[in-house]
Amino acid sequence: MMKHSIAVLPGDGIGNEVVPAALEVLHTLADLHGGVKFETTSFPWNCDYYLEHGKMMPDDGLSILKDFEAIFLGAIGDPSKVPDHVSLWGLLIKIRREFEQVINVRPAKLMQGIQSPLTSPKDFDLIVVRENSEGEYSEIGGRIFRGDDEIAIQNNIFSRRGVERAMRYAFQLAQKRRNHVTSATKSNGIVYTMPFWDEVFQQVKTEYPDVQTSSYHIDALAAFFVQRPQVFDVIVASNLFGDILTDIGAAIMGSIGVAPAANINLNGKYPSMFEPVHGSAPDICGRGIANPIGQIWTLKMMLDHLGLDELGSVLLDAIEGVTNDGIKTPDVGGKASTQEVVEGIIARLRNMV
Ligand SMILES: NC(=O)c1ccc[n+]([C@@H]2O[C@H](COP(=O)([O-])OP(=O)(O)OC[C@H]3O[C@@H](n4cnc5c(N)ncnc54)[C@H](O)[C@@H]3O)[C@@H](O)[C@H]2O)c1
Ligand SMILES: O=C(O)C[C@@H](O)C(=O)O
Ligand SMILES: [K+]
Ligand SMILES: [Mn+2]
Repeated sequence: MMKHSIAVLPGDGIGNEVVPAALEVLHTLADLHGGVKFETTSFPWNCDYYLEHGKMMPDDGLSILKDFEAIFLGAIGDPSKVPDHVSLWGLLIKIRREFEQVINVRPAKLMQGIQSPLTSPKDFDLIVVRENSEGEYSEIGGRIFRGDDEIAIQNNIFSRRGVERAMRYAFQLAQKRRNHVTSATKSNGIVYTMPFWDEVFQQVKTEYPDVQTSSYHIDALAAFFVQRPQVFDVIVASNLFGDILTDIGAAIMGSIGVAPAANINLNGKYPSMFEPVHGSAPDICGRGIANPIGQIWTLKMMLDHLGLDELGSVLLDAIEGVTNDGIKTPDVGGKASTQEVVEGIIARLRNMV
């Protein structure tokens, strides 16, 4: 019996609805498979924990998480309780940074049975590789004065090591797919970091002569995601550009509620973390209608990462079977509850595995 130890962080808001939903699917998969077991341990670290303890996780939180094979997270943030920058940097971004999860992989594709808001969507299937450790997300800067004279400064950090790493990951991913990498730049307006980004892209691409490349300014690229997403294979983007592009990727799929993501540690020193693109959705929390597909597709990415690709593929087929059958939550035009979608997926899996 293969055992996998998974730390579970449901987090805030609908994280507490979609994570338990996905765990039901995970344990069903294990039962059906027979040769694999997932030992899941849940930690209640979120904004309520902050209100009680003055921090998002205990001081030894990271050393507790370090020993797990993977982390499965829902969403962090409840601005009615804790300012977003405090909650995100106190847990989500802290884990991404400290565990050197330097790459954020975010696929988007036209899903069977889900209506895209695009009027005539072609069959797009793309992956954004988001640099996940530096860029526009830096702690370098500060604020001085108050009132009319107030000044806020935040520096962008682009290291050769970080940029090359993200680009090489993108090229290697493209080699397993359709051999095309698009770089998201903005070197017309951002005069130091983005010309540097472009230079590194030109250098790295020489290492992968079999891979075709293109490069667009992020504003044009955002528009192309809407106009012709089908032309893209792998897109490599800085932390902020990747963040924004992946909400567009989610939107053209039909809902941010279906978009998955993986924060990947490449050096094997720490666990990787799997969490959907969406946040805690305070506007729909507590109603049992959150779309669990983003979290369950994220589970597929975790299974792939653990070497259980076969289970991962079956799971994605089951998800699309259910959307095809019209068992869908309201965000994608259906009437089903979170639980009904989960039951639909589980019923399909029972016929498939
Ligand atoms: N990685 C993360 O943990 C993460 C990601 C994004 C936002 N956040 C945090 O979440 C909170 C809310 O942020 P936001 O409103 O900007 O983004 P959000 O993703 O939580 O919600 C945006 C919109 O999408 C809808 N939505 C999101 N997930 C859905 C799902 N599974 N099913 C159906 N509808 C869904 C919401 O109802 C809302 O209308 C903030 O505190 C923010 O900082 C956290
Ligand atoms: O990285 C962020 O800014 C948090 C959230 O928006 C995300 O996409 O994970
Ligand atoms: K999330
Ligand atoms: Mn985001």
